[in-house]
Amino acid sequence: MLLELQDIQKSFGSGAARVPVLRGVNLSLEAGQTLALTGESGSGKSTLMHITAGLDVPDAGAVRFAGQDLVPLDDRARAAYRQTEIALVFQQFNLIPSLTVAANISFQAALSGRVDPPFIERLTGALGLTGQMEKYPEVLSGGQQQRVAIARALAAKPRLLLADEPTGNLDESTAIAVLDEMLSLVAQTGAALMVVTHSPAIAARMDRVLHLSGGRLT
Ligand SMILES: Nc1ncnc2c1ncn2[C@@H]1O[C@H](COP(=O)(O)OP(=O)(O)OP(=O)(O)O)[C@@H](O)[C@H]1O
Repeated sequence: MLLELQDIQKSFGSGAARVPVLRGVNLSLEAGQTLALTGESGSGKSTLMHITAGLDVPDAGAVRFAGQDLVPLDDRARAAYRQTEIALVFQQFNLIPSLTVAANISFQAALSGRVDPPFIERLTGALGLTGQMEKYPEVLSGGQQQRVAIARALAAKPRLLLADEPTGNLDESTAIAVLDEMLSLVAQTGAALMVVTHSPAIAARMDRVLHLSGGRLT
């Protein structure tokens, strides 16, 4: 199993202001599998993604990646896991403003140690970015920046891709087209994909759909 979340619990705040968000979440994902995570606003989807990415730690429970529990690791070891094993596409694209599109994309691949120029050329072509490679992020539209963020994540050839509303800035038909490209590229690299979405059309394209409600997955 690539990813196993076991009885994940997470609350924010303390005392009377304590808000339990995750109340025993269990989830497993195999290499190459795709999963949609749905749930109302505030149900804890981003919290669960952050815990899976090692950006946050649960109060209790285990996050096993390829058999190793990330929870007891120190920050440096968790950062190394993020760099080499997973890639993130979040709602804020976090592109580096001082680097061109090409450099933003290859920088991430270099961090993961998996630079593959022909693959980068193929995926930027598939995502319609060929003419944008020497531009800086600030001159791109929101939709173009979103596609750069997707290309950058895939260029690192992660074993797990975590995407939080990855096509939220695109209109429905462009969103489906970009998503289909993303799914095809994910399949080519054998990565697993976990995607947070409010869109039933996007959720329907994944192998599995799980719903987060009341702090648990159903
Ligand atoms: N760092 C934090 N400190 C305090 N409360 C937090 C923190 N992060 C999240 N929360 C609370 O946890 C709950 C779940 O938030 P989360 O962002 O995970 O939900 P979500 O399902 O991703 O929502 P959305 O669909 O609106 O993005 C919310 O009540 C939120 O206010």
